[in-house]
Amino acid sequence: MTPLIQLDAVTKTLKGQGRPRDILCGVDLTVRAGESVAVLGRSGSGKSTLLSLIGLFDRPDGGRYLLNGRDITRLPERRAAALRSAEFGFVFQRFFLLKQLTAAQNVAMALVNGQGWLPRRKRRVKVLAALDQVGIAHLAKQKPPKLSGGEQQRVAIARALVREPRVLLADEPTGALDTETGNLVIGALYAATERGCGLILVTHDRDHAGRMGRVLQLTDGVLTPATARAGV
Ligand SMILES: Nc1ncnc2c1ncn2[C@@H]1O[C@H](COP(=O)(O)OP(=O)(O)OP(=O)(O)O)[C@@H](O)[C@H]1O
Repeated sequence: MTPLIQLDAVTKTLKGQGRPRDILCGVDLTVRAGESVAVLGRSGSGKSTLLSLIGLFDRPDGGRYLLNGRDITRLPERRAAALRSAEFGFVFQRFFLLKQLTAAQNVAMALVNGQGWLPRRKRRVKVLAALDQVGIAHLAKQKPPKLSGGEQQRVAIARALVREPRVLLADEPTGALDTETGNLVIGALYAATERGCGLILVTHDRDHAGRMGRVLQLTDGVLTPATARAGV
C-alpha cells in the first residue's frame, strides 16, 4: 500500500535574524493510513517545523516529500493550499474556537470552501457526525465559554475531522489540559486512526506518546525511534 506520507532525507534551514540554523538534517518518515506516530523532542528541536512542512505551510530545502505517492516537495503555494485543506486536519495547543458561535457552528466553519457552503442538511449531518466521533454531539449547541478545556479541544478535533482528512497533525494538543482531560483528547485523536486516518502527534508527554503505534524522537535534526531515557 502506498504510504500517506513519505519523507526522504528532508532538510530545513531557518534563517532568522541571527545566522541560519539547520533544524532538520535528513528526516526520514513513513506514515500509512490508520497509523499513529508520536514525535518527542526537546523544546526547539524542530518538531513544529517538521509538522509545518508535512502540513504544507512550508517547504523543505532538500530531500523529497511524497503524499500518497505524489512528489509534492516543490508544490507552489496555491496548489499547496488546496491540498492542505483537502488532505489535512490540524489540532493545536490553543483551540482557536470562536466564542460567539456554538460548538456545531465552529465545526461547520471548516466546511466553507471556495464554492461557499454545503447545503444546510448535508452540513448538519457532517457536523453532528464529527462531534459524535469525539463524544460530544450532546454539546452541539453550547458555546465555548460554557465548555471545559477538554470539551473545547474535542470541538477543535471535530472541526479538524469534519472534512474527513487523510492525515491529522496534532501539535501539543494536550499542552493546556490536565492529565485526565489530556487522556480523553488523545483517545479522541487515536479513534480517528481506527477509521483510517494517519495521525502525527507532537507531544512532550511520554504517556500520551506511548499510546501511539510508534514513538519517534527528533534529536539533532533527525528522527529516530525513541529510547526510554532520552530527554523531551
Ligand atoms: N521563522 C523562524 N526563523 C528562525 N528560527 C526559527 C523560526 N521558527 C522557529 N525557529 C527556531 O527553530 C527552532 C525549532 O523550532 P520549533 O518551533 O520547530 O521547535 P519545537 O521542537 O516545536 O519546540 P517546542 O517544543 O518548544 O514547541 C527553534 O530554535 C526556534 O527558535
